[in-house]
Amino acid sequence: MRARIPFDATTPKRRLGSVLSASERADFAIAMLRDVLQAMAPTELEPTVIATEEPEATVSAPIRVDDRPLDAVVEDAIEERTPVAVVMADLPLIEPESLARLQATAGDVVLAPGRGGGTNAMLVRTDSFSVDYHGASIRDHRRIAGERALEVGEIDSFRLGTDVDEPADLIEVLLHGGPHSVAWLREAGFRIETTAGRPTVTRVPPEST
Ligand SMILES: Nc1nc2c(ncn2[C@@H]2O[C@H](COP(=O)(O)OP(=O)(O)OP(=O)(O)O)[C@@H](O)[C@H]2O)c(=O)[nH]1
Ligand SMILES: C[C@H](OP(=O)(O)O)C(=O)O
Repeated sequence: MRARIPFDATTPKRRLGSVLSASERADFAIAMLRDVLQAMAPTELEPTVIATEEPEATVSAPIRVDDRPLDAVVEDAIEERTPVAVVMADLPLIEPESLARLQATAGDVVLAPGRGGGTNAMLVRTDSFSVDYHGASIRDHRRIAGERALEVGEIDSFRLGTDVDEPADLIEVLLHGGPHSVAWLREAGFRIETTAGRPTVTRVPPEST
């Protein structure tokens, strides 16, 4: 089954701007993408990355450059042929089993909600579905499917539901993430701090790592 992985290669992960420079965000976004592709490798999903521009780094999947907005590129994927899986590139916790659940769940449309209201992954089995990302998109996708009398499946998954948008998400990566993302964060000096109360993430200067 085809899988499309939308990837903002132009201004990735702006919401991490308080802890990462622009070049670091680009590198970290690639590391997360590599974890998504590594999780996909043992499955029957066949990924193509739909990138806003050619990434500087290489990844283990074909890249199609399309600088149109997210909705347009995903609509194209649906119109091109169904079934199609759409998996976001900022899900470094996913494992092959998470993707197997996506494929094994019944429904004309299977949605994997993200924390904060996004739609981190979906499996679309009918071209009568359309998408409306950003701004609590899970609510919009449920509405669109309902309006078109489509059967909706949903996946309650910590690993599919954890997308990395904000600095507070980095602890989940350090604790549960894939090898590329964890290695990148640790190499950049990020550590888990457990001295007081709830664990947090700190960044130690390079000379002390
Ligand atoms: N091809 C494509 N992918 C996109 C676009 N916008 C976001 N994405 C990807 O969709 C996924 C979820 O989007 P966001 O969480 O908003 O990612 P982002 O835009 O890098 O993050 P912010 O800059 O913080 O909004 C990420 O993997 C992005 O790389 C787009 O316009 N085109
Ligand atoms: C693309 C968008 O990601 P978020 O901005 O919610 O992380 C969404 O899932 O609708």
